[in-house]
Amino acid sequence: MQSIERDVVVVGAGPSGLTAAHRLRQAGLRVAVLEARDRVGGRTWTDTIDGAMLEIGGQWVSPDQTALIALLDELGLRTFARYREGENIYLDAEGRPVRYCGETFPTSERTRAEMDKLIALLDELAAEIGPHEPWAHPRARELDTVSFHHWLRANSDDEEACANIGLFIAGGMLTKPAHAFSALQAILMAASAGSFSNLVDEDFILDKRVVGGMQQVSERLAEKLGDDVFLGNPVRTLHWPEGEEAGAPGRVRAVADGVAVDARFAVLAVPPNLYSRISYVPPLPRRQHQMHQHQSLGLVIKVHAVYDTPFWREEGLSGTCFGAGALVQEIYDNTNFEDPRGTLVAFVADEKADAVFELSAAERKAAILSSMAGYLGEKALNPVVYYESDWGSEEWTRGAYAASYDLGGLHRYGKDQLTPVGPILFSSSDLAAEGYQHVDGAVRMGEDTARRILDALGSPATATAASGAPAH
Ligand SMILES: Cc1cc2nc3c(=O)[nH]c(=O)nc-3n(C[C@H](O)[C@H](O)[C@H](O)COP(=O)(O)OP(=O)(O)OC[C@H]3O[C@@H](n4cnc5c(N)ncnc54)[C@H](O)[C@@H]3O)c2cc1C
Ligand SMILES: [Mg+2]
Repeated sequence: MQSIERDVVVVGAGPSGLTAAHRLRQAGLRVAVLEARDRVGGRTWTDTIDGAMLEIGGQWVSPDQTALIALLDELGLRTFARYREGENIYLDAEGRPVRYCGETFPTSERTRAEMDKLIALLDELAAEIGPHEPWAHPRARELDTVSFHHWLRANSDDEEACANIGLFIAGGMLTKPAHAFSALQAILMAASAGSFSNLVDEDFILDKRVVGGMQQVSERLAEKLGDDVFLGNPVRTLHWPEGEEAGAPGRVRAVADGVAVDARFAVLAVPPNLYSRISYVPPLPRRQHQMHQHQSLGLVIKVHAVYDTPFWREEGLSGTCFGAGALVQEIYDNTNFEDPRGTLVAFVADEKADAVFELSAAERKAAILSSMAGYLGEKALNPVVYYESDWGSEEWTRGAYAASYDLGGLHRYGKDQLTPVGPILFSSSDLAAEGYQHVDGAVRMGEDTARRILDALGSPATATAASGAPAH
């Protein structure tokens, strides 16, 4: 076992950990990043499968994600717009495909009015509560103790409207059934994207992609860090000095499979559901023991189907499809930059994912392609490349896209989720305000965490950079 000494040890080489490490290194500190997998990038993962380059994990960039956009620029990465010409498809209450243009689903006028009412209500709450401290709002407890499912139905008696609005946050974002998380958690999701209206506008939230793939953000950061990134090194044990002031430098020792790092700070840049995979010596305090049992990952299958041509475009379709009641609830054109082939990406979330995972691989593929054909016709049945992500089976993630609190957890624990434990700090997209659950939030958290450490060390490099969250 190799033993080394650094100023900061970062656990996890996803976008959050690598951003933190990079900023700390730029400020002159010595860092080591310990990564469990044999690759960097975490929940961003660009791979070539049967000759097709696919984004197995996070990929889209929206215009408000300014921390990610600035980092892309700094790393010399370019973006391109998602294809969105032509008409979208909506599956109506009877499951029939209906073509439409713009943002407005082709529902009955009554359903439309009920959807508009719910969107306005959610926009108002998101603006008033904001993404930073939803737990501190006077209505936090009230909104955190009712499920999003029941909150919607308390505010509208139109089932189609409730199902459509529910889809955007439940299957579409938190990837848990709407009865499993609170209205406050849904409001945080909306506020983190600027508003609920932004979140339901696919041309905003799913605006651009990175040419060559999102994983390059992590790969380029890791290149700069060179030998200080240790792959294949899950951290098993973290020793920390009990009784030290929270957020102040101390003595930590992170023990991975092939290397042990002694440092003054440890940054846990892993999703919150994985904190408990590490043994802490001494154990973490009561509050963290409790809190970490209430943060769990959602589940979604991201399906790629590649065709010889983007056949839907020739039929005047954008490839964008929605159907709250269908097995596949969303489809988008996911054709790569300057690729003559056409790629669709389709999503199967939460309980529907559970159901298809009970089938054989062949039955699952047939069920998913048949659901896609329900929107786009028979041509969807025969892709030349077909791939289903399986993040739930990945030991170092265990779901997709991200972690959220169970019912009542956000107002109960949220205020302590970023409080350091001695010299241990927490950094994850799943703890972010702006960019919550997104790569942008991972980058913001990484930058905030680096700033807190530099502040605590009284580094002169922070005098100009210090504008964000103060160290606790
Ligand atoms: C299918 C899918 C689609 C998504 N789509 C989008 C999208 O379109 N746009 C968007 O912005 N976001 C998207 N996301 C979310 C985005 O990928 C994440 O928010 C982001 O990757 C989180 O970064 P992170 O660094 O906080 O955590 P992660 O990316 O999860 O990185 C954590 C790292 O820690 C490592 N690790 C875990 N435990 C240990 C340990 N004990 N020791 C050492 N290392 C450990 C893991 O291997 C991993 O590399 C998507 C995610 C998924 C799964
Ligand atoms: Mg990370």
